[in-house]
Amino acid sequence: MHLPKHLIVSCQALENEPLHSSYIMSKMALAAYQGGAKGIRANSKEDIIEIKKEVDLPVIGIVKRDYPASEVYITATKKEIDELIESGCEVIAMDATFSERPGKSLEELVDYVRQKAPGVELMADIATVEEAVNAEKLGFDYIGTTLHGYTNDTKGKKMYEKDFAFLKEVLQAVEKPVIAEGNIATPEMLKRVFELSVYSAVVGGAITRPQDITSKFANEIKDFV
Ligand SMILES: CC(=O)N[C@H](C=O)[C@@H](O)[C@H](O)[C@H](O)COP(=O)(O)O
Repeated sequence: MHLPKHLIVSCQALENEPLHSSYIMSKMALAAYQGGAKGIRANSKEDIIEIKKEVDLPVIGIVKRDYPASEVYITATKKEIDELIESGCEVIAMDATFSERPGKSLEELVDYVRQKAPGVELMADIATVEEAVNAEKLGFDYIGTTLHGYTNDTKGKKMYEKDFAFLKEVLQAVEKPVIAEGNIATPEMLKRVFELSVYSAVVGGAITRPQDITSKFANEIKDFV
């Protein structure tokens, strides 16, 4: 298995974000490494290549790209998979929800990776328990809760609600390693998901999106100023 049982830090800044830059993401990955992260999640071939020059950690790669008329934007088609194979990432994550896809089916995409890059592992970004079970059947290596709260079916939900009730359901429903991802905002929340026996966890914005971190501080004092 490429990913250790540990903290994985997501280092992502899209075009509309202040830190959008492969160089900055590579330094963000270095900071995560120095802080104790044992894996990185990153978006785009360019960012992954830069990150791999800076840190020797396994990378979960994604390519976020919008397709009109499809809700799917995380590694949606073969084109994004090809870019990720070229990037040298150890794990490819893709949307594994039941949302309508812009190109090949999920099953076909899994087969495509298995044929073209047998050494690369696959992570399923799911939003519901049914999608987790389906992803396990399709042969994904890891099941991630990444998209819970971000699909039409689950909009507004948070993985941590009711002491991580959704995460607990996923853990009961599948045998493959579960990666908790999405809205882990504090070290205490990270500890809690490990108490619940996740295999690993991805923390993103709470570590690598300074604009979001700043707004949390600013919100706390809005009644005083
Ligand atoms: C829904 C979606 O597009 N999630 C993306 C997936 O790669 C990233 O924008 C998140 O930062 C990542 O999942 C980590 O989550 P958080 O930043 O909440 O710790």
